[in-house]
Amino acid sequence: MSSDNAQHTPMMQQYLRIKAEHLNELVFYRMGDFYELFFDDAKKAARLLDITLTARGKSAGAPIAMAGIPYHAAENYIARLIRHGESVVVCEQVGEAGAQKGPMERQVARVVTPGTVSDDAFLDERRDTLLAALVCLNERWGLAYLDMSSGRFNVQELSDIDHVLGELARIQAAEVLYPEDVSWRAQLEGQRGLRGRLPWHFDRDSGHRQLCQQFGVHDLQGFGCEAMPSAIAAAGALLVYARETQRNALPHLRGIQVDNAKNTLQLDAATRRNLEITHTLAGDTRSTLAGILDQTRSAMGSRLLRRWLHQPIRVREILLWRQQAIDELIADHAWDELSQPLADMGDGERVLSRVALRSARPRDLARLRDLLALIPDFAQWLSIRQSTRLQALAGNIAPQPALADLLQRAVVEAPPAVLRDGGVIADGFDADLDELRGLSTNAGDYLLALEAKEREASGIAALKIGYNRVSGYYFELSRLHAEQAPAHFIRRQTLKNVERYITPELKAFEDKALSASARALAREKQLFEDLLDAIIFELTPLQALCESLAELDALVCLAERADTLNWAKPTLLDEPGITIEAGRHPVVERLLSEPFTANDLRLDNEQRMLVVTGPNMGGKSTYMRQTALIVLLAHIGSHVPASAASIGPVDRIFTRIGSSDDLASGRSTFMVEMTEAATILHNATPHSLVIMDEIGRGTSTFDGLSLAWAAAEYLAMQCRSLSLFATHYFELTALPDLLEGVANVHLAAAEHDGHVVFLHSVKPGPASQSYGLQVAQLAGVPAEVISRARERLALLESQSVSLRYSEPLTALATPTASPADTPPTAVAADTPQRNTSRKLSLRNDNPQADLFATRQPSDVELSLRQIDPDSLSPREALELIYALKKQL
Ligand SMILES: Nc1ncnc2c1ncn2[C@@H]1O[C@H](COP(=O)(O)OP(=O)(O)OP(=O)(O)O)[C@@H](O)[C@H]1O
Repeated sequence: MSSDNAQHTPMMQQYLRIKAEHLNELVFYRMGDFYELFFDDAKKAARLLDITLTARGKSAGAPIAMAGIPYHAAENYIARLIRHGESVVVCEQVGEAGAQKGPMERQVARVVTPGTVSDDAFLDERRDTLLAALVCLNERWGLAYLDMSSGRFNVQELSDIDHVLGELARIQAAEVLYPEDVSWRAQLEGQRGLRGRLPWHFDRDSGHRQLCQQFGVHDLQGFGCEAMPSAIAAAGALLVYARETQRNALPHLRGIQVDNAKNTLQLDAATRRNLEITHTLAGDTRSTLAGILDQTRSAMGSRLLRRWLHQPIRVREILLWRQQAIDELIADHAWDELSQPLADMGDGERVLSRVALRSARPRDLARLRDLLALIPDFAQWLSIRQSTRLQALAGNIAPQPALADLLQRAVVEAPPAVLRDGGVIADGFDADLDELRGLSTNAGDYLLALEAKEREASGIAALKIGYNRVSGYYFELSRLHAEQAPAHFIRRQTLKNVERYITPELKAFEDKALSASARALAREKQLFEDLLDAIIFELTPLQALCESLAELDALVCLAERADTLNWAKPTLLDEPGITIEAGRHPVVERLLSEPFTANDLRLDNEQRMLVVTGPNMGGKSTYMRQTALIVLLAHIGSHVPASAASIGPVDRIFTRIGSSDDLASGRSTFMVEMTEAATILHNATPHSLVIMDEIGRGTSTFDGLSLAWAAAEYLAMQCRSLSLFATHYFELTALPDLLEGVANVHLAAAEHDGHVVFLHSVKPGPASQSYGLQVAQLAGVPAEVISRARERLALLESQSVSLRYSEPLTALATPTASPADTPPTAVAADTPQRNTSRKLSLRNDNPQADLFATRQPSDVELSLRQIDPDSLSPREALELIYALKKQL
């Protein structure tokens, strides 16, 4: 398109002026009954919406690409574009046609963006839709995020990009604003809804001003973020954008909350994915923790529960309050009584935000009315509760008699979807409205009387009154009777068989009736606005009411789940450690048709790391993930799938599970695996729960084995984290003999008629066999391939045994143990025949393998160990060096 405006038609010039202000949005430009999109917008919309792209006319010598959308179907198309992450600017005609020279005046009526929508049609009912802003000032990251449909506004400062990415993965914002000139943009690759903004939008001082103005305060001290420049800069940029898109006051944004990482159990992005909290790795939502747990009855309860799951907390007091509330709700199935009222209460939170943004529809008011009508029953029920948290909720779930009564009287039982045609305000609410309505509805009686009067006077029985939109009211006579028309009848229209007339009396009535209905509509709109004002006046207590109802719903849901699924209340300990009796995987358990085998687990300072071995498909991943999920559930205050559990403080859960290529960022499987491992090794603390599944698998055997070994050693001895380390490298089962605090467990399996049978039970000690070929057979690998593999295996085993070794693996890896006194615990109890030769053959193929066999200290090392350097004279030291050198 040409940039020289003068070459374009006046209408195109107007369009281009508006478009220049909205380069990143799709401009819907109203022309009669259509919204038109032009140029690149048209091409993009045609592609995304599968609508026809046309080229009509020319502007500045070039054809104009164009795509049109009928105005009455626009909402549907806008919703689809928003789901694609696009933003839409709706531009309406505001002038009268022909009122001025040149094109009709047009103005931007609204801006719809994925992160700021509040209309139900664009929102996912059970998910928060968030707008985020990110900035980095002086090496501190500031992250702000806002839920426009509830007014929740949060900020935090973070020290590194890994944390930032973890938080972005948690909040899953629909749009993320960032200063467009930054070099770190590339690190956000893969994040949806990225939107570059002018750098000065992220100025700390103007951000501070904007925030203070919004909340009506002098400084941000009261919110605890006065001394957080990066957070303020991000929040300020976010607020400017929110105002720009809403084109309205945002009265429901009343404050900002600081997220404190110390209070929450940290989950990095990979862990959130791996634990399949709300989405499986394949993208499904049903077979997830949330899928099993979420039996909330309201959408706002569901959204809160998901927030809890993604942000588990470490504050003991809050967890204990929730536990106590759940206990009370479980007693006598109290949760059951609340199920129905909770289901009936609707999504008050979102209704309130639309009221605040003045975009509420008639049915929103009816929903709020119905919600308020339920409150007295909730309040009564809560008034006799004992637990601290339920009592606190009772404080907010208080009836609002005045507002409830107002809405009850004002709004008809089932209002229409839109206010446009009226019929929203109930009869009897407003005397003026009743009178105006009376004039138009009483029209029927009046007209019947007038018709009867004229019939009688003229003596024409067939005389009748009719109405149409073009001519208004008229008397109608057939052609036959036209000649007898009374003198005061004025002819208005002649049709084929009839003549139509008006009379001064009919005309006067028409003027009054028609203007009455227009005035009634205007009055109704005014009353609707007044109702919005009345609700906005009570916004703060109403928001608190809805928040508390959502929490009640979430707690009732956790109580129901605990009761129905037979979960146990975890004991929260002060000492680090995790003990689980008969733990189950909440999701796998529900999906299986056969019974799930429950397993125990103990991790504490004496037994910090479990090396988990066992055949493929044996249940290693399930066992490890269930441990993480149980810890996570305990940190939202929930009961857990186990017969008992005691859980000490946990600061982070780390997982390194499975292997997936991160094609979006161009990193290979191995690279992803190592990046995740690096994050863990750098950050894990003695309070962290670490789950490592088959680390090192993505590279050559020796490299992989070495890395796995070193990582396990580092985790156990340096990080001293509570760790589960699953591996197919049997060499690692020697670790417990070398390092304190490490133990072996394995998933039991047995062989039956040449087939492997998985027992799924966790036993002490290492696994005995990998059953790799049997599992491959189960998976349907052709018999020919399996039998050839058997031959190769036999060959490898015989070669390695006869040519190289005759002693068992444990002897090699355990410096103090001779082949004869290999500890019996190292051999699986259920399968005493330890098949180690295949692994042994690896050892001598390559010098790297000696890595694991040279743990025995040399004579030189032993001598050095006995020396006290401080007690040696320089001469003695020199002699010692000569002596040591001789020993080499
Ligand atoms: N405790 C259990 N009780 C019953 N079935 C189980 C149990 N644990 C796992 N399973 C079943 O075994 C299947 C495989 O489990 P899992 O993926 O945990 O094995 P794995 O040892 O990690 O396998 P691989 O080494 O191949 O990754 C699960 O999908 C489930 O069907």
